[in-house]
Amino acid sequence: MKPKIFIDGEHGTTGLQIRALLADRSDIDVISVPVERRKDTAARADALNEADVAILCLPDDAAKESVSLIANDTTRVIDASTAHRTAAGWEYGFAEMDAGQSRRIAEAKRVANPGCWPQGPIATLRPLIAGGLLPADYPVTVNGITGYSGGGRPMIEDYAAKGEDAPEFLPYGLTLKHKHVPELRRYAGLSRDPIMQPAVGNFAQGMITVVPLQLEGLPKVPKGADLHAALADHYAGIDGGVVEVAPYADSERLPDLQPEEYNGTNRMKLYVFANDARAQALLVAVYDNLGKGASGAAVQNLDLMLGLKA
Ligand SMILES: NC(=O)C1=CN([C@@H]2O[C@H](COP(=O)(O)OP(=O)(O)OC[C@H]3O[C@@H](n4cnc5c(N)ncnc54)[C@H](OP(=O)(O)O)[C@@H]3O)[C@@H](O)[C@H]2O)C=CC1
Ligand SMILES: CC(=O)N[C@@H](CCC(=O)OP(=O)(O)O)C(=O)O
Repeated sequence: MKPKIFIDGEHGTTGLQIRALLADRSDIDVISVPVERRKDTAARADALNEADVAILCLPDDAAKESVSLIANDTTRVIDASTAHRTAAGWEYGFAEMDAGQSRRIAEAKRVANPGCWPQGPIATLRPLIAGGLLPADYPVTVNGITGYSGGGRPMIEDYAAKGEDAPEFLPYGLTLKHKHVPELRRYAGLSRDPIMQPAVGNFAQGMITVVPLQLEGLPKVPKGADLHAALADHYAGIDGGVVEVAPYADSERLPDLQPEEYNGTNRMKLYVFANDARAQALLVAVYDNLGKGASGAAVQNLDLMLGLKA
């Protein structure tokens, strides 16, 4: 029997993308609730309990409700919302974050799919902190830009309505309460809250995260090449080819360094830039906010959990 998959919230931005990614798969059965019944609790409960894996693409409260509607021991869950990312009993669905994480996801009953913003900074910071090149109490700031699809249907409609009049670059999260701070802190291995300073651009999809580092004053100041070698070593030991570390290069720009570079893929590319004389460095990640940042990661986690294509 093929595993049954139910995407709760299948008509929203993330749900539609996951449906599209699964459309040609003959190794699974996707079960569905008609669009007009998408908020019908009884219909969702039936599908949730019939599914081998339920993928929740819902606002946080609705995702919590979905979990509470599961009345059996067999339905496994991948939650794309923020609701369970630091909750007890949930595995964090970033398979490359350390060598054992893909196995932990494969064995989990409950997987919290990461937020789009934290994945790039976790990908760069975690190996450096774990390897002792940066202290856990380093005062991290994350800058970056994402396409407006990151804001879901309301933001997509708003940008579509404004067209050329929409702002090209709009910083947000200005009250420093971004919802991704707890997961970023936990899974990067930080002992204090990072500053998240995101921006949204007038393009649909794709993102870049940048973590600037002032290294002066650290007990042992790492050179750019040390930071790069630590990342290259970490990802050389991780299966899958999803996260790639670009060669260390002393260049002002790279031709492929644009937010949309990996759209439609599950890939992420990491860069280290540095000025050793100033003891300064930049950790950069490029990926698709709807790919590795959302739907691509969810499908990767689904495959790991079902032992398919893993
Ligand atoms: N967009 C992105 O880049 C990412 C989003 N996420 C997360 O994924 C989740 C979904 O986001 P996104 O796809 O962008 O959101 P959307 O607003 O595009 O889609 C959400 C879907 O859920 C439906 N819905 C809302 N409330 C309920 C409910 N109570 N019961 C059943 N269905 C409901 C909505 O219907 P209706 O439109 O009619 O209200 C819509 O179809 C969120 O938690 C978000 O934080 C995660 C990673 C990235
Ligand atoms: C542009 C925009 O508003 N982006 C969203 C993040 C979307 C995302 O991927 O995060 P979740 O999975 O946690 O929803 C934000 O910054 O809150």
